[in-house]
Amino acid sequence: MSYVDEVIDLIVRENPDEPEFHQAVKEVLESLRVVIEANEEQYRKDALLERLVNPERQFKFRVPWVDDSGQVHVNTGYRVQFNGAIGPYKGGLRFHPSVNVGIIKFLGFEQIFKNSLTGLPIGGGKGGSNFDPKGKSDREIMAFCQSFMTELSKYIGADTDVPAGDIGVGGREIGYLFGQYKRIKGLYEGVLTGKGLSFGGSLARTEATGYGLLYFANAMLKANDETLEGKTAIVSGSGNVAIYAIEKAIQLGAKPVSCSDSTGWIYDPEGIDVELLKEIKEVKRERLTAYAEARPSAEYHDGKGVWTVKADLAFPCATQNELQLEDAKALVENGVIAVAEGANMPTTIEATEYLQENGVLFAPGKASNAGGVATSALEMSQNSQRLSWTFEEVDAKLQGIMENIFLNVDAAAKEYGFDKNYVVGANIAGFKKVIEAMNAQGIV
Ligand SMILES: NC(=O)C1=CN([C@@H]2O[C@H](COP(=O)(O)OP(=O)(O)OC[C@H]3O[C@@H](n4cnc5c(N)ncnc54)[C@H](O)[C@@H]3O)[C@@H](O)[C@H]2O)C=CC1
Ligand SMILES: O=C(O)CCC(=O)C(=O)O
Repeated sequence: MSYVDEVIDLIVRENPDEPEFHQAVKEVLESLRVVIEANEEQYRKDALLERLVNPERQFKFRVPWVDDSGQVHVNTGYRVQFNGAIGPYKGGLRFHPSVNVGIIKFLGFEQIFKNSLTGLPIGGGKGGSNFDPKGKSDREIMAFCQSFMTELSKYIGADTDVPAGDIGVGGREIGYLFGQYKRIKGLYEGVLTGKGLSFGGSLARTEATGYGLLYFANAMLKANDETLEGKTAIVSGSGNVAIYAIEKAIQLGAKPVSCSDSTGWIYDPEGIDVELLKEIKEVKRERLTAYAEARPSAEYHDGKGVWTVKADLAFPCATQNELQLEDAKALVENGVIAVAEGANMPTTIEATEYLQENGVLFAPGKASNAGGVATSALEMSQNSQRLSWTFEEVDAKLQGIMENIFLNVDAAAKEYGFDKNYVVGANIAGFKKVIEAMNAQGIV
């Protein structure tokens, strides 16, 4: 049996009930076959893949908190410090009822390669809780964040592990988490990113993942003699990533016509009104039905359905496995020319293969959504310098980073004979730097 197959088998056997983690490992290792097979003897001797797929350490802890009526609740918290070969662990925190150790491990594993692709010194980590922020008061959110950080603070620090936001964790939560860290540790340091601008946050971090996605898509389209100008785009999600992907798509001349949340979706043929969407989602924290009520051109539909809308481009920006084989078939049928992932692993392996086989340009999230974590690393740099850069400075660096990621991914794909396969290109380019650092640091 080949080394790749052996390690995939091992991961499935040793981590039962973690299908998302199996999926992420399979996708990466399958596409690295060409590199691994060329070095199989040495890698096997060094147990390189076993070390790559096993987190350096993982924490699981109890998070008790009291709701507004005095009732005590207990949630589970996680932090997985996956790989620290190229820098302090870096990756977001997700608060969502679906969170379990397998989801955090898939996200942490992806983060290793994404962070490597940014070219910045950050290792891979991820964390979160099965806490559901929906319907909670600000006071309850604060109580949860304070309890979560009381435990998490033992494992993180500006030079060891620097969490940030992800699903269910935005500026409000990062503020409460930062306040509690400072109170416990007595340290005013860059231990979290995505902070508010008045306490060490970076301009453009809020926008960075969505903007970065569009900078990557623009570079990919240009390299294929295409452009964003005049294209219709379907976007899923209506959170941080989706909102700023929509905003940048409009600025670059495309027309995004959809967005979604976990209960339904919007089709707005006149183009999404991004200021209205921000008001509803960021300020009022309302459902998307409020968008349709306020905007005569928009239709609201229950359930899942954005991928059936006719468009040129698709940007999945909600959650894992939201774009499946039947959705990929609908996209191809409708003439979509490019799919760029804003979310982490939103496209299943079968759907990705179908899109690629049918000539659709496909940008994997670990490359195309890396702008968020890259800008987090820029926030860490500003915190270390005790300086703040302007929006324009950060945005220009972000754009440069995303264009560079595209060039590196494209070059790696070409070098190994997989021209235009950006999945293979991203995995190879991300992997090479990590294993070089791991090899240089000995068996650790
Ligand atoms: N925030 C960031 O900087 C980054 C986020 N990501 C990824 O982007 C995706 C979206 O994250 P954010 O926008 O930050 O989160 P968010 O909490 O701001 O928004 C999440 C969006 O996804 C939708 N959603 C969540 N679970 C869903 C489900 N089961 N079915 C359908 N819709 C669902 C929500 O309704 C919401 O519109 C996630 O996959 C996250 O891991 C990736 C890179 C960076
Ligand atoms: O900004 C960060 O550190 C984390 C971003 C993140 O969680 C991600 O890239 O998926």
